[in-house]
Amino acid sequence: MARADLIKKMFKSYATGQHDAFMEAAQDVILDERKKQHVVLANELTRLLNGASTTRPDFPLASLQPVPRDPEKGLPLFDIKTPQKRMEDLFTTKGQEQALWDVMNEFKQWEILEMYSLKPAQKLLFCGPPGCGKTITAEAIASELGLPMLYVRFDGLVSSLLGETASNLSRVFEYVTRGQWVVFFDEFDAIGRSRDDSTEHGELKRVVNAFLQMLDRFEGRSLVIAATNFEQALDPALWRRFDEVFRFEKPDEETILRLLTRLLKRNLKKTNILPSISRELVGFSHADVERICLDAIKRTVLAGGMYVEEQDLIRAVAKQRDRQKILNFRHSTTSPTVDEE
Ligand SMILES: Nc1ncnc2c1ncn2[C@@H]1O[C@H](COP(=O)(O)OP(=O)(O)OP(=O)(O)O)[C@@H](O)[C@H]1O
Repeated sequence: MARADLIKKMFKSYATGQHDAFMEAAQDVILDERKKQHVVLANELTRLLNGASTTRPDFPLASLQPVPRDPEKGLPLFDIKTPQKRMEDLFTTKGQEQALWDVMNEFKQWEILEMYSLKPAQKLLFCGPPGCGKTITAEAIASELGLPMLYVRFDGLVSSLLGETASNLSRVFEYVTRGQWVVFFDEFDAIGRSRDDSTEHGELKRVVNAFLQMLDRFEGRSLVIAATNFEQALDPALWRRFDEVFRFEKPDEETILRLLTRLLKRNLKKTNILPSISRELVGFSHADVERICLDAIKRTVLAGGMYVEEQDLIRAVAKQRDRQKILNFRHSTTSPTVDEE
């Protein structure tokens, strides 16, 4: 087939959401490049296509619309991401995993529920300490549902201009209703902070009210997830708006051991130090444990070694402890304020 025809076929299948036809046309383009001896380009296209096919994208037409920006700062109000993580990448409890699959199954069987005048859980609240998987769980849900992730940026959303934050929120919701997404509001407490908060000023009240109304009126076919590290600061009226609340806890000793084993599986010399290190790391987040492993692996690589030695791991744990002390000190001397967040 001539090149122009191939490109037209690709565009047509993309625009009409025909995933198989799109893949076939894309593979024909790659074959065409190979025939022309454009090996580097053909390999690069194959790599991109394989990356795309594992996440089963839905090709929502709304992604062709430009991302709205904050009129004052010019920053985009959100990022659109192709999710990479899967449920199998998560370390979570059996109960939590089942509850997450229940939500996804409801979502996938929307039409059946609708026949009985029921609706799937569509608004989720994720709470818990930082680094315990709120963001990657949202990402895993998006890839299991085959949906792109719309990651709402608070630096873009919160405006210093009166009334503009609420307008930005409405721009986000307007965009969301034009497609199907997993919409992730990170650091949600930045706008969901209690209206009774003594540090609060009038503008924040307006923003919370606007958000409540938008959540109530939300009609789209997307899954909305809001995440917060400060659930105690959330306005009580907001809690009721969510269909399900998930709490993300720091990993227990057994989970830490499984995390360490997975993260170091190819790099660790045979050792029986992991159970005692796991015991020592109770109280650390998943992200902390990951940082310790990466730190130990980096030291090993830079020292020209093949395997992480016990002392590399012990040193990385000590370094993380020091880091934690600095963070704890910072937290004890600063209390979060609206302006700061
Ligand atoms: N439950 C988990 N299972 C596997 N890896 C995890 C888990 N939680 C965190 N991690 C690792 O830590 C990193 C940070 O996690 P994540 O961004 O999901 O945390 P978070 O709870 O959203 O934190 P924050 O509140 O700071 O945004 C992830 O990229 C992942 O590598």
